[in-house]
Parts: sequence; structure tokens; C-alpha cells
Amino acid sequence: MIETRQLTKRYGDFTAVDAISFKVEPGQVLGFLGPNGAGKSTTMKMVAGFLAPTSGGATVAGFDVEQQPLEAKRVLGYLPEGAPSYGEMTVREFIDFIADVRGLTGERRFQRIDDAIGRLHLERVLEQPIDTLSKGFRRRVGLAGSILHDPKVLILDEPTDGLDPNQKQEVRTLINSMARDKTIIISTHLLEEVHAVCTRAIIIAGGRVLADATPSELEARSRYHQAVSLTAGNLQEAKDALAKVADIAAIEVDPQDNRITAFPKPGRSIFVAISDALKAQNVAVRELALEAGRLDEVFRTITQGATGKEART
Ligand SMILES: Nc1ncnc2c1ncn2[C@@H]1O[C@H](COP(=O)(O)OP(=O)(O)OP(=O)(O)O)[C@@H](O)[C@H]1O
Repeated sequence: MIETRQLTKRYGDFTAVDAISFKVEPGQVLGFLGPNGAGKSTTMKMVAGFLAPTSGGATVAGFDVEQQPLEAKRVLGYLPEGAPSYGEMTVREFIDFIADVRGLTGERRFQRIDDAIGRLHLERVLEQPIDTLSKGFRRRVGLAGSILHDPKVLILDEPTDGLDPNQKQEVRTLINSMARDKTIIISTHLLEEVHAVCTRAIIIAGGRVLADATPSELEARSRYHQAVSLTAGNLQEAKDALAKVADIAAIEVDPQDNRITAFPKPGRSIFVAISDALKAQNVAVRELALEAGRLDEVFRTITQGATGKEART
């Protein structure tokens, strides 16, 4: 488990992280979302014990990261922002070095190294200096280092940064496969990542928690939640049919592709009525979809409207 209590970091007069408190349980993957400079990396560094808080504290698997740093670091894997240090080492040397630092010996050392290399597909770059690798491979080397000792707690700062879409997918699958018995925090700018791997998301801006909810709960805050979108062969015919559906509060048409979005009146559901109305009027429809909500819009609304006041769900 990871717990922070009023975790705060100040640089002079500037407050980078402002009294952040949260708990993450085993089996949960917490996504840390926020605009640039929100305080995500600073929070993760403090939880990982790499930066001392100005006030407040954090525990990892019950160990206080400041009072019991060795115990906390033993159960923790941390992937910092950017590339691993020691760029002049080859991948093999780096992994051996981390294995030494982690005190891995004998058969377990062999198994763990083999497992990390296999999971991150590093076989063909093992003899290459880290500095000469592509950004995606450097990220994967960093990830291999962070999971080498099979830690119970993982703190991953933008784990898919720099990866191509296929590699992103592989790393998300890797995180999902490890999620069952670990406590994981990831930071990301990618809203699709929240869907793909996170059981919960914390949105921060200006160092403060603005939302703490499941991805579905966040989607439910979207104005698109329960809206119905469609494209029809004839726009006017479709609009005429929708005009007969009493529970529609408003309709918008995207001028680029003529996609219609119909918004329900509060608490009403309109999908079936729309489908029936279109059929009754013989309107040819190419696509008809019920929207769960749009995380990008929720993210924008929450972070742009930030007044500095906490708005938890
Ligand atoms: N050593 C430092 N001295 C002064 N200010 C700092 C220092 N480190 C970070 N900051 C400031 O603290 C704020 C939070 O930075 P942080 O790196 O945690 O943001 P972030 O959410 O991780 O951003 P990004 O998404 O761009 O990585 C920023 O305004 C940053 O400039």
C-alpha cells in the first residue's frame, strides 16, 4: 500500500505540491494526471524517497519513506522521468548493476534478470551502451531496472513516454499483468492510458488534487455522458427524426463530418428512442453510438477551471 499525508513541497515561495493525501491499495493502479508542471513528478519523487518533502509524509508498504528509507526502497520499484542514468553502461552492465544494488544472487538473480529482459524485449540490445539506444528502448531499460527485484510497489513516471503505439500497448499489458498483486502509481499525459491501465485517477494541477475517482466516474462528469452520436446519409432527415424525441435537450452537428450529437435531458436516456425514431422515418444511419463520456473534455474542464480549491468526488 502507498499512503501520503498532506505531502507538501515548497521551493522558496513557490508550492510545487500542496498538501496531497491519498491511499493506494494492492491491486490498484492509480493514474496521476495533470498538465505540465502540475506536480506529478515531484509527488512521485517524494513517495519514492528521492526528494525530501517540506512537510507531510508518505509510507510505502507500511514503511515511512523518510524514517525507514532502506525498508521502503527495498519494496519499491521507481522509474524516474526520462532515461536511466549510467548512459555509458551497456544494457547488460546496467541490469547487472541494478541486480547487485538489489542484492540479487544465485538462481533468483538469474531468473529475475531473464524475466525482466524477456518482458521488456531487450535481448537484441543487451550489448549496446544505453546512450546509443532509441528513446523507446531507453525507457524499456529503465522499466526493466524498476521491476528487476519484483517489488510490491511500483512508481512509474510516464512509463510509456517515447514509445511507439505498439510498444505503448506492450507496456500497458505489462503493467496490467503486474497489477494483480502490486500497488502501482503511474503518471501520464495520455487519457487513453487511464482507460487502458488505471483503476483510479487523480487529477492534479497547481500541486493540488482536483479530482480523485475511477475512470468511469470521471467520464460520468462529461457533458457527453449518455449522449448519442450518429452519422446519417441525409443530415436534415436525421435532424427531423430527432426533433420527435421528447427527451433530447440539445443537438450539435460537427461541421467537419456532419456527425450529430444529441444530449439527453437530465436523468433521461435517449438511445432507444432515437434508434426507434430513425427507423420510423427510414433514415439511413451509418453509425449510432451511446457515449460513455469524454475524458479529454473532463480533464480540460477540471484543470482549466481550477480555482485552487479541492473538488473531490
Ligand atoms: N528543483 C526545483 N526548483 C524549483 N522549482 C521546481 C523544482 N523542481 C520542480 N519545480 C517546479 O515544480 C512544479 C512541478 O513540477 P513537476 O516536475 O512535479 O511537474 P509535472 O506535473 O511532473 O510536470 P510534467 O508533466 O511537465 O512532467 C513546476 O512548476 C516545476 O517548475
